[in-house]
Amino acid sequence: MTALSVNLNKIALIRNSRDTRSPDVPGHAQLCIDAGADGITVHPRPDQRHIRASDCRELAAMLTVEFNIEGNPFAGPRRSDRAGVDDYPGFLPLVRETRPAQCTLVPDGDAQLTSDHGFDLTRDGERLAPLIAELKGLGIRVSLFMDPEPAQLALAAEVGADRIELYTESYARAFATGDDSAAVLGRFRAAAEAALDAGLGVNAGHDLNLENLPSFCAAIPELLEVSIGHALTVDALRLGLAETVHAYQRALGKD
Ligand SMILES: CC(=O)[C@@H](O)[C@H](O)COP(=O)(O)O
Ligand SMILES: NCC(=O)COP(=O)(O)O
Repeated sequence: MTALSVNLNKIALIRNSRDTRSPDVPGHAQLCIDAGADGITVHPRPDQRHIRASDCRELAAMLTVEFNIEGNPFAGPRRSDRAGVDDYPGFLPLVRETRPAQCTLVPDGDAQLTSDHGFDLTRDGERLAPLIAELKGLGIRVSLFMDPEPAQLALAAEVGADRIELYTESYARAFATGDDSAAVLGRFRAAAEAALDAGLGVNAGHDLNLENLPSFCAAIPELLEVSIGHALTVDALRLGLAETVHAYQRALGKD
C-alpha cells in the first residue's frame, strides 16, 4: 500500500505570520500521526519562509513515523532576518544533524515560489553522487525529485539513489483541465516503469489532492509513498486535519 507522508510546510507558513508558536508544528504532526499518517515531510528553504531549522530539530526528536526532509542539497547557510529565529545552517548540515529516515533532494533555486522541476542528472549527477553516498552512509534513504523522463530515471540509479520522487504537477494540471490527462498519466506510468526497471523505489508528490490521487495510484500501484501538503492543508480548513488525513488514506485505498 502507498504510504501517506503529510507535508507540514503550510502549517509552518501560518505559524510564521505571527510571533507565536500557533499553529504548533510538532503538535500538528502528532495530530496527523494519531489520525493515521504514515510519515511527515518538511521542506526547509534557506529563507525559512515556512519550515525552519528549529522545526526540523523538534520534529526529529518527537516523530514516531518516517521523517522525510526535502530540499536543495546545494543550499548553503543563511542568517535569519527575524529575531528569535535560528539561522538556516545549510541543507546538508541540517540533514546530517537531524538524520531523517529519508532525504528527498530537490533542485530548487533559493528564490523559487515552489518546487517546479526535477533534476537534470546529465548536468548534476556527478556532483550529486558523493552527497548521496554520504547520506546513505548515515543510514538515510535518498530520493531524487525527478520529472517523468525515463532516460533521466535510469541515471538516478547510476548516481546511487534509493528512490525517485515523481514531480506530479503536470499530471495534476492535466487532471484539472482534462487536457490530455490519459496521455500524461501514460507518461508517468512509463517513467515509473523505467525507475522500477532500474531498481529504484517510486515516490510521488506536488499538487496531488483528493480528486486526482486515486487515478494516479491506480496507474502506478507500485507507488511506495506520496507526500502531500498544500491541498491537504486546504482540505483541513474545511474538514479538520484528522478527518482530512483519514480522507487521504481512503483515497489511497486504505483506512
Ligand atoms: C518538492 C515539492 O514538490 C514539495 O515537497 C515542496 O515541499 C513544496 O514546497 P512549498 O510548500 O514551499 O511550495
Ligand atoms: N514532495 C511533495 C510534497 O511534499 C508536498 O507537495 P504539495 O502537496 O504541497 O504540492
